[in-house]
Amino acid sequence: MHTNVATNHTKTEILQLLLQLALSSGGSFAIWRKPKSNTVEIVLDETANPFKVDLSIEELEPGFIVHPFADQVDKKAYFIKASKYFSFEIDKPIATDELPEWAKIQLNNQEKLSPAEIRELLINQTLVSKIKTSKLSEQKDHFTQLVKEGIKAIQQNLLEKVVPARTKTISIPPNFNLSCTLLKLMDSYPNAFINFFHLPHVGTWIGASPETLIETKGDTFYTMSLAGTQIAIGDNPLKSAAWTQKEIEEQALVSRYIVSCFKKIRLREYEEHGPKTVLAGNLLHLRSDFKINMQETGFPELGSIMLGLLHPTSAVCGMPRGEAHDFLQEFEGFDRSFYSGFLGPVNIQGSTSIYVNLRTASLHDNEATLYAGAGVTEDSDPEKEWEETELKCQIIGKFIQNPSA
Ligand SMILES: C=C(O[C@H]1C=CC=C(C(=O)O)[C@@H]1O)C(=O)O
Repeated sequence: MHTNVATNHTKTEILQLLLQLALSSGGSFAIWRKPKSNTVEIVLDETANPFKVDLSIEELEPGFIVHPFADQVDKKAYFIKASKYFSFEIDKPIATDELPEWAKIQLNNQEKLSPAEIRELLINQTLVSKIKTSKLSEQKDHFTQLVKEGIKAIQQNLLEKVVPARTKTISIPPNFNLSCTLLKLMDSYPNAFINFFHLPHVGTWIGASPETLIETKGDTFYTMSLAGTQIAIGDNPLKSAAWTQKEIEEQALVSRYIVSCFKKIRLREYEEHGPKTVLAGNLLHLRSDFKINMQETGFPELGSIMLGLLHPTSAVCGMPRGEAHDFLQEFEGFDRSFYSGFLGPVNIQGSTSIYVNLRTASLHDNEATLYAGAGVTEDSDPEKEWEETELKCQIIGKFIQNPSA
């Protein structure tokens, strides 16, 4: 007798199945989990060539946007259309019946790949997207010199703040298991935006961002200013953290920048809360929150407007923005690619949540390139800024090298 028993799948099995489907589809896809959420979401667009869109986000169909740090000549961003969308709760087993039809069909027709085979598939897909970082951007001497140049420019009143960055390349170990790494990141960093995206021939990135660039839901617009870094120590790091003048000023500059954007568009009514100490992995930052009612203030398209004005914020570039950008172009010596750009779901389930692409790594061939920067003010110590970037690199790096870290 044939009984129709629903098979339950664990979150690891589901994620493995989705990764196998998406990686073998030849298309673009993104998988993410928003901060403080238990929902894992995926969008998949099987079109072979990555697609680009204008930044008028209110007009976009549901999907996932990805923009590099640098302004684009065409003023466009990559966009993964939600041709296929699925979400599941991380803390509940999923029955085969609950899978969307497209996943069920594949599940029945395809042989299930092992984690090692999925790793192989990933590596084959990323062979071509090797990011051109220079050897210089990996070197401590180069970075500390960059910080010194930044301090000099600040002392000469050319800049108020600048955020130089560096890279660190590690090998992807033979036992690397992408679904385990993603689940471990979700478990370890509940306050972060955990993300993975693959754009064929463009890039494959994994990250755990602590910084929202813009969020819109219903009539509410939200953004934050995040800066200042120290290691979280002790039983109650949020309560016991003390901040120096340097860090307070560094974060205040980011807040002032946001307020100056509001002023530019004559938006006068906003709520500002903070700064308060927040946890991001094992690091602490200072954060202020800004909220606006888009309907009451008469700015229904505030999402797009602020996206245009805010990026790149002084948390990733510096102040004044143009001068800091030119300084980085001249002295940083490498292409930041998607690091410190922005990414996130657009118009999905009635909301848009776009994050700054921080605590992130690009996967290519057998290697991962980690990216991190540090806010430099007049009182910066180059050695300490280097150590800060080491800590920031570890946030993702440790789970690529050893998922059970
Ligand atoms: C530029 C980065 O972090 C920014 C966000 C929070 C704190 C920062 C800082 O303390 O320097 C940076 O402004 C990065 O993680 O690469």
